[in-house]
Amino acid sequence: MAAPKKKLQGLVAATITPMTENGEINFSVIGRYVDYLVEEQGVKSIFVNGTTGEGLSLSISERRQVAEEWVTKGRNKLDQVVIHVGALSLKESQELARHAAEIGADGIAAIAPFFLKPWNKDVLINFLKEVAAAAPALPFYYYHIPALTGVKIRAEELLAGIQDKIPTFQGLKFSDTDLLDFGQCVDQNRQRQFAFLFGVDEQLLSALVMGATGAVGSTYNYLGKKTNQMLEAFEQKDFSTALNYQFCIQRFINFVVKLGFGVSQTKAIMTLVSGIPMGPPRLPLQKASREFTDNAEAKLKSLDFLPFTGLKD
Ligand SMILES: CC(=O)N[C@@H]([C@@H](O)[C@H](O)[C@H](O)CO)[C@@H](O)CC(=O)C(=O)O
Repeated sequence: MAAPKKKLQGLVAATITPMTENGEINFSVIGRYVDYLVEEQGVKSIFVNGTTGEGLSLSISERRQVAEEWVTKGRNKLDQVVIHVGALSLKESQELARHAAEIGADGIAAIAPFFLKPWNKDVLINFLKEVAAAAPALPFYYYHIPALTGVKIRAEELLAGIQDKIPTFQGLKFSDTDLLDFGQCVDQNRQRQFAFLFGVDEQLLSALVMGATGAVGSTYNYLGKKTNQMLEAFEQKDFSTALNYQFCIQRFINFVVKLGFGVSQTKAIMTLVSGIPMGPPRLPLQKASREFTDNAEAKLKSLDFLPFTGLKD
């Protein structure tokens, strides 16, 4: 079994893939991005080429280059770099998994294939097993995101006896609001050896109560510091302070969700807050509107989430 260097815990930023206005990947800002996460947001682990990173919209060659750049720039600065290697083609997933191992990533994750879909948990496990086996020395995480993959197999079902089939299985990235399913995953893991990383940032506090060991999300790119304060309050059993932080974070997410929120808007917000240009998303996504960015900026300021004014200029 692959021994994790260290259990993946705390906040993990689902990284954005920065792009130029021409739609090419902007590798030149990744070093700055790493420093920003560590120094300004207190976030030291990352999840690369996932949903926020538009991993499925990149070519295999681009995914390899992006992974390599994050590993290189994160060396001696980041705790863990997990690479999402999920793809529709098993061969491509395996190639990405092997590559992640070669470049020294700390773990790999995969979503369920979502065009020709696995129809039950055994079929899904067979697929994931082959992906994981391509990087036998790396911890493997299943990325459960049923709303986007359309694969509704409950995570709790999948987990039963999974390490017998996938010896490198190390945990779950759970991007769904079904806390019954999530709770039952934690409950059946009596030896507490797995990482349970929650992926719905606006509901993280509920998942912590349910036993989440960490969280992977898009908002930790720019609300990492605030969310870390919530984690600290939770850790100290100061639940009312933790709840205040969660409500504050929810006020922002609720506001942007009503305006229309996704990867494009995440890129715009991160550009605004960090001052690092994230560029437009790749088609079929469309760049966030100016109106969205102005409204988001006003909200961030009103919530005191934007300490430095004038960054945008
Ligand atoms: C559907 C989606 O993009 N969910 C985000 C959340 O962080 C989400 O942006 C946040 O909870 C706001 O709704 C993450 O779960 C995705 C993620 O971790 C990834 O980029 O791989």
